[in-house]
Amino acid sequence: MSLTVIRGGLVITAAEETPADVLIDGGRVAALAAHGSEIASGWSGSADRVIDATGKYVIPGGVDTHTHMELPFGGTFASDTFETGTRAAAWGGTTTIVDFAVQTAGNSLRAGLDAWHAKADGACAVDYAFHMIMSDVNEDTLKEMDGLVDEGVTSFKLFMAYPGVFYSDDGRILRAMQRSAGNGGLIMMHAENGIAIDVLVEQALAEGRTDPRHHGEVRHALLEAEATHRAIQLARVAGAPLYVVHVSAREAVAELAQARDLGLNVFGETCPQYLFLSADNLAEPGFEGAKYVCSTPLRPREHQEFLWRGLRTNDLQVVSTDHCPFCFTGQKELGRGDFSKIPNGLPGVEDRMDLLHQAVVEGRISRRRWIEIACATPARMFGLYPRKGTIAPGADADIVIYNPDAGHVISAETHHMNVDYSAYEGRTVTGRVETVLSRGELVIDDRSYVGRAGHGRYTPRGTCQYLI
Ligand SMILES: NC(=O)NCCC(=O)O
Ligand SMILES: [Zn+2]
Ligand SMILES: [Zn+2]
Repeated sequence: MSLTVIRGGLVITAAEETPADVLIDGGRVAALAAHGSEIASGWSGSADRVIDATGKYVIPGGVDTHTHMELPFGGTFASDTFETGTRAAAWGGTTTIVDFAVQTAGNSLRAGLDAWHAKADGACAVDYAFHMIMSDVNEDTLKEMDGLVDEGVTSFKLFMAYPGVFYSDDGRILRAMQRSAGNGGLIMMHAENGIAIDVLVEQALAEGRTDPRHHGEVRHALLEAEATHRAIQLARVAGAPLYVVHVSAREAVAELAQARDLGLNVFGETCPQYLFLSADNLAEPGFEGAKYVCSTPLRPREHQEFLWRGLRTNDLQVVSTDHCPFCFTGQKELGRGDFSKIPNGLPGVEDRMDLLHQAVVEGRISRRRWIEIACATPARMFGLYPRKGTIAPGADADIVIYNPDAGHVISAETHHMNVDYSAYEGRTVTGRVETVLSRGELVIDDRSYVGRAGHGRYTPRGTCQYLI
């Protein structure tokens, strides 16, 4: 087994900031010791590799618990494969993704999961796991949930949106929640009232309101709040925990805060796009707004402050990307003249750690909170902790050397995601990933990619470790 020492950096976890050297033995963190201590000095002499992190942060690899590589949607597929998407994740300091395997109506959960394993197997640069999207809750799939939890697929996404595609009605949602209350699974909810939204879509199109900005208008904030409220009440009735994905509306944050004030196991995730972008982007001239079409939609700018506050008060616990890229040319363009045909989703797996560090630079969150919402809590929420999400003896040596002073400009010209635009084009951020290790192996070495497809391993998960 080879020994690596990361020397001279500031180790930041969700719990503490420690000037320490880190010893890696094979794929795991073996020990931490103070800079210059006798123990640490001894390591450098016997190590196979010494990485100098003086003046840098040494942080756990990011854990992005919401990605959609190769997702079929709107007559096309998300443009990142597991190979390109996990490579881009590594470039951005993320060393674990949890992607959504999709059950298609009429087929089993198993068939969906097998299909996702086939896409990812041998392709990934960093470790990966799966949630399961349930499109068809029935007696058979309810039974299948138990087996999936046992084998490490411990979370199930249901949709109150997209009637005719992924949508589940309240009865099906209640039944899946009841099942998860018994088997330890966590229900993840896409909370938007899709039935009402479809009425508004139809009306908008009939009135000739076909531009991308109308996507945001018909997906009204109150219809996100209503669905969030309903999901919470259904989860209470079922006695099940609930995780609401991609929260964007201030009114939805208020629903989550109210539930948490009652002491309920209700959790919320938001995404960088809702923190840094707004409905103004959807209204960009011509068809440019299509680049920003996702659901839940980007909201008017004033919602952002409520999301940041939710992250500070822990009414929102996780920032994931909902990485679901579609190229502008040939994919987003499918919705010219009809916003409802624009494939929903934004790229971002490479940008999340930097954008959240920018929030640290701007004083919105602390350094430890950055690591908590991007690494530790996602790992805890989805049963990966402490193997992932922290730097501690026994943890996987998924480690990022982060230069907090190196500024760079986010651009499609330089990013590594397989998509022809950046949602953050031209934005300057302070901070940059320099070196990335995944289970002790270099993936990014001083801004050079040295990883390989197939290094990333499938990682079965335990159940939620964040319950009150
Ligand atoms: N979010 C989005 O617009 N696309 C991905 C699918 C989903 O998460 O609902
Ligand atoms: Zn969703
Ligand atoms: Zn998603």
